[in-house]
Amino acid sequence: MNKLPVAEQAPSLSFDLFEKMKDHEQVVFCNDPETGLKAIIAIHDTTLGPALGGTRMRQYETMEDALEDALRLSKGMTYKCAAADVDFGGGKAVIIGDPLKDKTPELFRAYGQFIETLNGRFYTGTDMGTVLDDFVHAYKETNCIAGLPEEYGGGGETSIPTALGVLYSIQAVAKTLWGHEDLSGKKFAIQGLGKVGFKTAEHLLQAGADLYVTDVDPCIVHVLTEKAEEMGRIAVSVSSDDIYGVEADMFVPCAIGGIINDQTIDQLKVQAIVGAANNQLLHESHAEKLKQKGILYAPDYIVNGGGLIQVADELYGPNRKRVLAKTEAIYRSLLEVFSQSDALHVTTVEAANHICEKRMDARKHRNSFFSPRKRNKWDVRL
Ligand SMILES: NC(=O)C1=CN([C@@H]2O[C@H](COP(=O)(O)OP(=O)(O)OC[C@H]3O[C@@H](n4cnc5c(N)ncnc54)[C@H](O)[C@@H]3O)[C@@H](O)[C@H]2O)C=CC1
Ligand SMILES: O=C(O)CCC(=O)C(=O)O
Repeated sequence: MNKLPVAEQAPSLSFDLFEKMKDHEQVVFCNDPETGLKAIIAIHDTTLGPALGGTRMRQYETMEDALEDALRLSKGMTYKCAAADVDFGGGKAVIIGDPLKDKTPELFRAYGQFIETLNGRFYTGTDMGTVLDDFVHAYKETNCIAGLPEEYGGGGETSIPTALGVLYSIQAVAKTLWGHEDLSGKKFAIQGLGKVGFKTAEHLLQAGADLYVTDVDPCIVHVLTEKAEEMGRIAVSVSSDDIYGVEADMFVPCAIGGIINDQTIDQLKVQAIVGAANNQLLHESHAEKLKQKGILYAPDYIVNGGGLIQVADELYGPNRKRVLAKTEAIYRSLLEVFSQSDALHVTTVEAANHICEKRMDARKHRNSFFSPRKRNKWDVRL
């Protein structure tokens, strides 16, 4: 075979792309210079159904960081879908840009067009840095949007069930640690007061808890501390660096991933970690380190499944009551993970992964049955 002259060979990257995505089915790079859209869609595994996962908008320092985020987040979605028992696989996307400055309707329409080219392999909605209205623009170009505002026939804000799922998870952890779910007088350290973190903080204040809070946006911290005061509770504002070392009962990460690592574990003084942020552990091995330190870790993809439950359910037609009932199952799922982790002497992450992998394996065989016509499982009337 003729070899290409060196000058005509594909330029090399500073990392091996195929090695990086070796667990993934597909990665799509979307580029539209006219609108400035630069996005990466990562599809991890479609064993259970088409990929589903929100779209994050963030100003990444490097392309490699953006790719890494999309790959890690989409893998998490595969497990989250299996844990929540929905007929979707794992996917996720990132848009590279500043959510405060770079958003335009045209950018989201261009993004919708790229999603449409995937012909139903990828469904998406909000994540960090994006809001429901962004996807109203994308919806003009593709039907594969899950997580529309109620006035567009969608289920509305996903952070509502997500924050409720975090509360149920905190109650499950309280029951495991203390034998009861009463949170009054307990202290929680919350990182990130965005769509999910703020609502979680409100639930905890209503339950009689006191808070340490941090966010890169000082205005939102001020709103929360005022709210706590009105409710006769205490919310202490701390710096981004100090949140890890406060003396609280539980740490509730609701912002970025990778925040549980060697440096932060050394600082933690909490009994448990239960939060909405995706990919909280820098590496899965940090689950073992937490176990050794006696900190109960509630696996993130179980705790934060409420949003997924809502968007997956939305395709049957929106129904908040049904979504909230399904979200309650997160409490029982977590207790099952804790009990398996105890019984098998493994970390809570290993126990959760094992439950999900067994479920995917069982479903894989069912999906291979002959069917005269393939249809998506939520298209119940087709
Ligand atoms: N929105 C949802 O329904 C779901 C969200 N998640 C995850 O939960 C986390 C939060 O999501 P949302 O609330 O939707 O995002 P958001 O964008 O509404 O809020 C994130 C908040 O974190 C703050 N933040 C960013 N970096 C920070 C840092 N280093 N320290 C402190 N605060 C920081 C931001 O200023 C913002 O207020 C993300 O990891 C997301 O992937 C997971 C499942 C569903
Ligand atoms: O919001 C969505 O579109 C699905 C849920 C999701 O992305 C997540 O749970 O991280």
